[in-house]
Amino acid sequence: MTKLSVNINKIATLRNSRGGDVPNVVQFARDVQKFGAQGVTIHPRPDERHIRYQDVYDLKPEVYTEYNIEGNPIRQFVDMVLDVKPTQVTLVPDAEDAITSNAGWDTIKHKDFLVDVIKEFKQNGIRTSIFVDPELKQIEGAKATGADRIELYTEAFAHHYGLGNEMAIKPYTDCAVLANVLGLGINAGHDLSLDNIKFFKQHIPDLLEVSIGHALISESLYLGIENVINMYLRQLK
Ligand SMILES: CC(=O)[C@@H](O)[C@H](O)COP(=O)(O)O
Ligand SMILES: NCC(=O)COP(=O)(O)O
Repeated sequence: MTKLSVNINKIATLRNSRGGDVPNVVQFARDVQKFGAQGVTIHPRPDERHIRYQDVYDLKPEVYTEYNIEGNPIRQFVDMVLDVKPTQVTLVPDAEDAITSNAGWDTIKHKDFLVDVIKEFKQNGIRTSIFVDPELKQIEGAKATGADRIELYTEAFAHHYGLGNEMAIKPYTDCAVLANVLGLGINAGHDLSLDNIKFFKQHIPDLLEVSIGHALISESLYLGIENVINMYLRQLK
């Protein structure tokens, strides 16, 4: 079975745009779990433009499914994750000014750093995952860091599959086969959506978890707008 972890960054973006507490991030996390999501993902960034460090603590007692915290393991992030102790930490090498995550780790070049930081998390009972591009050498490199899982960076698949190129799945399938041989668990995320998730799942053996945010929240708006308009119209009669 593949678990669905809902990334709630976008809910925090919306909240922050008005300065109040609507929508409420913690309530949203409670609701997605009530509706069946098997995990909650957040990706606090150093500028706190969406998820704030305080949200990470506020969510902890409310997430009874898998709590996945993603981010670049700068010291402030590492200390917070060690303090909160989520189910899983996903290490993402994003630059401070990146609009969103745009590359996986070079697991060979950064091996020593990753080995140290992963050891620290694992000693504290936190499952570790490394965000990687779908390249065989990066999967082998990920194994050498001691990580429990990889998260396949699916932006390229989503883009090319959206243009009609089904072969865009091939490097992901090849990496998944290798990861399974090496004993690495497989997660995936970035730009997955209702349009591509079924095809992706069918071609990735033993896909453990997908984290989905941007498309899922957008789809919720599209699919929910008719209901809400009608609720307003009823009240305005
Ligand atoms: C790691 C990843 O793939 C990203 O999707 C990320 O978690 C989303 O972050 P933003 O919401 O800041 O774009
Ligand atoms: N790890 C990927 C994630 O959490 C969500 O990415 P996206 O669906 O917002 O692109």
